[in-house]
Amino acid sequence: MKNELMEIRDLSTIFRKGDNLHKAIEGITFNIYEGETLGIVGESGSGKTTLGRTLIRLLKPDHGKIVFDGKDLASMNEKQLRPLRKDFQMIFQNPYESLSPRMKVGEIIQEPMVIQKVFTAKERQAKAYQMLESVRLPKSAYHKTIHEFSGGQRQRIAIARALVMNPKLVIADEPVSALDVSVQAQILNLLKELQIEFNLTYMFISHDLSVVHHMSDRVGVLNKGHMLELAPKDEIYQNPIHPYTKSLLASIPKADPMLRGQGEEIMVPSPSPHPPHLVHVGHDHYVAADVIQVKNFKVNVLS
Ligand SMILES: Nc1ncnc2c1ncn2[C@@H]1O[C@H](COP(=O)(O)OP(=O)(O)OP(=O)(O)O)[C@@H](O)[C@H]1O
Repeated sequence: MKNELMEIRDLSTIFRKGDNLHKAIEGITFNIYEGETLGIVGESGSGKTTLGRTLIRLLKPDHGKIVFDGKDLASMNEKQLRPLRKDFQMIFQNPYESLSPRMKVGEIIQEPMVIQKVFTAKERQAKAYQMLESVRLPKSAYHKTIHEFSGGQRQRIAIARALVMNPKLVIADEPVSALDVSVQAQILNLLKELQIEFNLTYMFISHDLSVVHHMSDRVGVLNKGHMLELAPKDEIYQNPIHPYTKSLLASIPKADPMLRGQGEEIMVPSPSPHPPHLVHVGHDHYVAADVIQVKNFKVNVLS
């Protein structure tokens, strides 16, 4: 029996530039289950980062609900959100940019506890050392600054900082894209080990379908701000239904035979002007309704 961690309903986030409105995500509905890794794939600009940032209220949505622990995060103000902030963390693509070059690693890891005003100085120090151990860095890292570390080590520091408050949901936004291929697997495997150790739920955002395959239990496909398909990993990779998902899979380099698509040219329908409803087609597999109508599936609308 899967427990829901978060229910997302009809979520939209719009950016405004002068008179121009840009719907970065629109009409998105899905659940996140405790302990899972939900992969989110899509091309650059499809809204992956906006979705992640909106879920943990780094952005305020223009419409919809984000239900967490019985409360709707979407309608909360900053003061109401403050006590919940510890439950959400984000790991960013670029550890070079996300960590302060002036602070010692020990201070970087302690910062979330300082912001939340929890624990004594001694307890915070002990927790920082514990986190260094959890991310497999030596104790000596504590007094160094980040310029003394490689990209992979810096991402370990960023992970230590993200996990020190025992968050419930971690948004990992392209966490290995900026790293050498040789260290990507180490960081991915570390994230997997920490997920068990810290009882974490991940939303794992990536444009790299092989990486998402390695990490995820379920995968959601975003295109132009709409969720077009959502299903368990094997369903998405072996039985994709939406033409857009098929085209994404077909673009995986042939060197990876496990994942490669059929290589055929697939016509992707132009996106409908309205956000598509996801409909259930069996096996926990949801697809945008505009495609399903063509295929004559017996459908149940996800609501
Ligand atoms: N702060 C912002 N102000 C205005 N437009 C924005 C802002 N952030 C994102 N956008 C626009 O919203 C759309 C979705 O961007 P987003 O970064 O969420 O996509 P993405 O799928 O994460 O892309 P990438 O893989 O390149 O990071 C893009 O068209 C982007 O230009």
